[in-house]
Amino acid sequence: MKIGFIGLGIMGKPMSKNLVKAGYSLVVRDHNVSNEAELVELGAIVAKTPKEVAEQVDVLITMVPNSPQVKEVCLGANGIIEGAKPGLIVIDMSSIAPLASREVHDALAAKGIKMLDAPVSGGEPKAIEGTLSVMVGGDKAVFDQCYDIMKAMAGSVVHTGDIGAGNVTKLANQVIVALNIAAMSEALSLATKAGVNPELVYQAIRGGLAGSTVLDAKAPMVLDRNFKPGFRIDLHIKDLANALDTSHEIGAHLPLTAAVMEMMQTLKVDGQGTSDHSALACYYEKLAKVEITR
Ligand SMILES: NC(=O)c1ccc[n+]([C@@H]2O[C@H](COP(=O)([O-])OP(=O)(O)OC[C@H]3O[C@@H](n4cnc5c(N)ncnc54)[C@H](O)[C@@H]3O)[C@@H](O)[C@H]2O)c1
Ligand SMILES: O=C(O)[C@H](O)CO
Repeated sequence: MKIGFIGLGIMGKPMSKNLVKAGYSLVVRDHNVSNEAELVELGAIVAKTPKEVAEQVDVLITMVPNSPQVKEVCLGANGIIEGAKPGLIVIDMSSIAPLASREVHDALAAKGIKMLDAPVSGGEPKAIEGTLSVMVGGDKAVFDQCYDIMKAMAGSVVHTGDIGAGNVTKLANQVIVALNIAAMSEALSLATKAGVNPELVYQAIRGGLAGSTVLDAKAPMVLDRNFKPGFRIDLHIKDLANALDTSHEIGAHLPLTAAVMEMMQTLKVDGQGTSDHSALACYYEKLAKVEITR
């Protein structure tokens, strides 16, 4: 089966490599053509536009930053909608606004193209290992048809509801991750300011109730002063903005998310938008005048 893959960035590149490893033939495309080279070495064909990708494949995965890019790739000039063969399935694995997923789904459906929204969690390390968590919205029969493709990149693939439910699930994930990083930063700045070694605090608590996947992934990055992304603050701001917009649309309340959003915005203004989201610790360090390090 031929699969298209559009968006070969930090996540898309290792995800598409895992599809090649699983035996699928790929047609790829990225705005930044230098991102295509490693896939070409593995035998992938390059197409010049999303339309050209769609003309050649049965299933097409998109992994781009946000809703405007998904709309452009799917519905824009030379977009997927212009090149799709009958029966094409689009799996959008980007993290975007649930409302945008529904809009793109409906526009594609009007042309007979099926779509799932299937964002992921686990970051670059799990994308490389092929152990991502995939959260999927859309028609259950289409989900069943695409399960093996998504499983080739993932440890778990869970259908959470109709179209848009994948991205609602991802917004919930992003709220939990952001608040966990803030809690970790707040706690480690307290310990450091109190004169207790934050590395020892981390080692002491990681096996207790405060332990978490986020703590184990992000505390070592802070302690090593390694803020190379991973997942950029800019992209997490995008997700929290989508969460806050969605909460306003439906009448949910996200006061803690709003507070962490404000902290991330402050870091972006300070020039740290392209740092890993673990750099949220720097917000606390600046206020407490400490450095959380080994
Ligand atoms: N980095 C992570 O840890 C992580 C984890 C889970 C989910 N995500 C989500 O996955 C998505 C991708 O994230 P990423 O970290 O790989 O970002 P990235 O910026 O590294 O990659 C995005 C890629 O999309 C390409 N692109 C953008 N617009 C395009 C277009 N119109 N046509 C073709 N290519 C286009 C860019 O050139 C880039 O290579 C985002 O929605 C992000 O929120 C990221
Ligand atoms: O869950 C994740 O992988 C990170 O929060 C980035 O989306």
